[in-house]
Amino acid sequence: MNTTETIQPARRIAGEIEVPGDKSISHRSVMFGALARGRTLVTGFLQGEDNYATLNAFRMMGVSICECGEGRLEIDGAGLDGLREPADVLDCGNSGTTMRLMAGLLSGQNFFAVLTGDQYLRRRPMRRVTVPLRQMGARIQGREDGEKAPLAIQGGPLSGIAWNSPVASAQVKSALLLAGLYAEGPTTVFEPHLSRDHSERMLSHFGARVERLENGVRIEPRPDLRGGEIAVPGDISSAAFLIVAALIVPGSELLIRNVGVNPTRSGIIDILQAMGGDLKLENFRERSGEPVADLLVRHSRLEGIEIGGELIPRAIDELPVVSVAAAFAEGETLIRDARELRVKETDRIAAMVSELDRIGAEVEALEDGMRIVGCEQLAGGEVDSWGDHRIAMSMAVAGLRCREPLSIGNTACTRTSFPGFWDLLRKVSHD
Ligand SMILES: O=C(O)C1=C[C@@H](OP(=O)(O)O)[C@@H](O)[C@H](O)C1
Ligand SMILES: C=C(OP(=O)(O)O)C(=O)O
Repeated sequence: MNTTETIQPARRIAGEIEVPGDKSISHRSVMFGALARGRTLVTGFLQGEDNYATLNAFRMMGVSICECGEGRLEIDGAGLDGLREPADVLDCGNSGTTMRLMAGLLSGQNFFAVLTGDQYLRRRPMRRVTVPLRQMGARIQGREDGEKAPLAIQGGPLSGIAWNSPVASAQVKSALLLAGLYAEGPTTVFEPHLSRDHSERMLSHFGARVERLENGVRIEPRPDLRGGEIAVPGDISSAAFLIVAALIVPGSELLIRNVGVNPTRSGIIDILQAMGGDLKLENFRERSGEPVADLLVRHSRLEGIEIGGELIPRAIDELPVVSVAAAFAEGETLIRDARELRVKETDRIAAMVSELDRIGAEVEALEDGMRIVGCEQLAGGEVDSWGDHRIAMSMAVAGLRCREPLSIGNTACTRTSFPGFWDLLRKVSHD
């Protein structure tokens, strides 16, 4: 369905809100809950399409998962060897996380399964997981020698490896950790910078032996995983849109309660503070092994900065909305080392440069990032999401500080990660 949303210029962003549950942690709660023994109770589960793709895949493999209330799951863990062969293809929809993590998990099962996805996911690179998984002994077939889905996986015996991932990717790391649960001997993954560590935290929380190394992580096979309680915090990647909205609209003050602030995810806070953003963390606490805080944001005059290196994997999904903050900052912002943006749901460098340019921003695509020169106000008019949820929501934020209303085409995609986004944005926007 092709939907369009129109954003009116806002005079002020204000209120006290929560955002939906963290997408990455929600995926992992189902996966690790299904593989553990005993019952796992999940609260704050993200009711987004990506997470339902994961949930449905586990139901198709025989796991009993009760959705008993808003964001509340009761998972009866099947144990490491309790999954059953799915009778049909597993559809990962738009979710790269589902496909790559499942590829690792399925490699170690004693059955056959096929993973597919929507038109966007079937274009995304998979050799980053299929190559190391094959080295562990997995039998995986896919288009372009395992680069593109559908992927057909005949599970079987695996051997642990030490893998040097050329990209800092939590999906690659987690796929190998999942395969490593079934391997003979330990599995070690090294990465150029630390990517999000939710898998390590939740696996440890459930009793796995996960050892942190310099630039890497090692897992021992066949742990006795015990289910437990997982309270999923609000998704900082979703909060990012509201944070930038409050920073760029004069007179704004917004409190966002219960946001996950895991240091491997909180690059957006560091970036916006370095740009001069008035962003405070309050009521800091820990829930189910993950740090959580309330975020208080006030409108600020932002300044352009240079962003690259280890900050990039810590803010990878937030870079589109960082480019919006930069479009209203004083001076130039340079985003480098972010080539990964080109292989997300869309080429997010090309998409943001094209759509910001359409509303009058001074923005240039670099091979591995963007150069943006800020201004006081953009024009408004019409833009498109390119079918990518992060582009749709980033452009919505830009629309708040346009002279004229901004129509964004093709917005149904926001349901993948942020159901209720448009209503929440309108609730906090005052004209
Ligand atoms: O592991 C995860 O939950 C995710 C990892 C990141 O992808 P990469 O591992 O490809 O960097 C991120 O972009 C994605 O939204 C979620
Ligand atoms: C890239 C994303 O997710 P995935 O890789 O799971 O599709 C995202 O949510 O921005």
